[in-house]
Amino acid sequence: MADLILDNLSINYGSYNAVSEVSLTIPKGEFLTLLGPSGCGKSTTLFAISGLNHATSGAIRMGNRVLFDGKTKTVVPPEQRNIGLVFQSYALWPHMSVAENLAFPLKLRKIGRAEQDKRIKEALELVEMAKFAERYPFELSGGQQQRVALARALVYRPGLLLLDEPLSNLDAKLRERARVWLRELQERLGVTTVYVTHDQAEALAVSDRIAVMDTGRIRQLGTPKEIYETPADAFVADFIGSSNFLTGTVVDRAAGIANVRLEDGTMIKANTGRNGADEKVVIAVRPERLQIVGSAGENVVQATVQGGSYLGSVYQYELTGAGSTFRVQTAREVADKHVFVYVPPEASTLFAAQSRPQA
Ligand SMILES: Nc1ncnc2c1ncn2[C@@H]1O[C@H](COP(=O)(O)OP(=O)(O)OP(=O)(O)O)[C@@H](O)[C@H]1O
Repeated sequence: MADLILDNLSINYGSYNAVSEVSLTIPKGEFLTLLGPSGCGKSTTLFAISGLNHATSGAIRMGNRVLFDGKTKTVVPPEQRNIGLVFQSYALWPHMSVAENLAFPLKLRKIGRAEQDKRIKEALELVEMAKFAERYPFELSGGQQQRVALARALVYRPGLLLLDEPLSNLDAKLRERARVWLRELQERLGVTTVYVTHDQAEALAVSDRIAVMDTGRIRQLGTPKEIYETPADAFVADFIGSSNFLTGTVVDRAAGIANVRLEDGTMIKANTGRNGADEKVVIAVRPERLQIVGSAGENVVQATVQGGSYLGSVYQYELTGAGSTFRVQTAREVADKHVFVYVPPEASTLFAAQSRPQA
């Protein structure tokens, strides 16, 4: 059953379209991530779901309830939406203890004292913070404050959880641990969750599905694997993980394989793509899929090593060749200046040259 539906949602600030015609159907219990670069409209979408800002047109439905409908001018106020929201800054009230922070939303909902105590205890146990009930926020670490903020969002048992970059104030190690913990908790509770981040590694690690956004629109919606392995366009290919783009022109194509002439005349076979003959294209290929080989051959580009670095688990080299600049990741150190690089057709995807992201 669909738990949350965004139907053709648009949100304008004056004449500026921050979000344009976004449609999403999120089933019960799903962990869906809105992922995209800064300013693409992720938070604006999330805030419209929570009711903290107003959509301009379209509709938002949760289960059978209409939360917003531009046509009928229905707008349910935030406090009646039964949604838990956690921001990047934990926004705990500094003058209240942990328990008082959690009691606040319960008092607002006129829940009796005994029930309040029971729910506060439960919520703090969920986030493993029961010992800290009497502490004040300044007496907690960033990670602990983030857990309390989450407990405060869960304490009134919301039907939907909205998380806006909740881990971004944590250091890298803690952040990795926190996202595993957060996902486990979400699965245990089965609460439908919309998560906002600009961190693609985080999105790949925690999500059931990812909606990749750019300039207010969804570019692609899919599982982490689909988005990583079959990006819908060059923007997604570049934003998720990293991609090289070799520029060329389609010579011919048949049965899903295109022959592409690169700028130095090298012919490369590449996978799929709707582009026809004479069209300018880019071949997107991930740095870890390119292979340094011993000699020239089919689908091999000649390149010159411009620089390299050791990344801990692999070496990464910047190369120029066939009219493009690209990166190769390899387990072995490369000593030669002039190298041959195999471009596996199955790991190469063709996109229209104009869809290539701007540097
Ligand atoms: N109150 C506002 N008035 C005018 N423009 C706004 C307002 N809030 C956001 N915007 C603009 O709307 C666009 C989308 O903003 P939004 O905060 O949704 O982006 P985001 O994808 O969440 O980015 P970030 O990751 O940086 O938070 C941006 O260009 C932003 O400048």
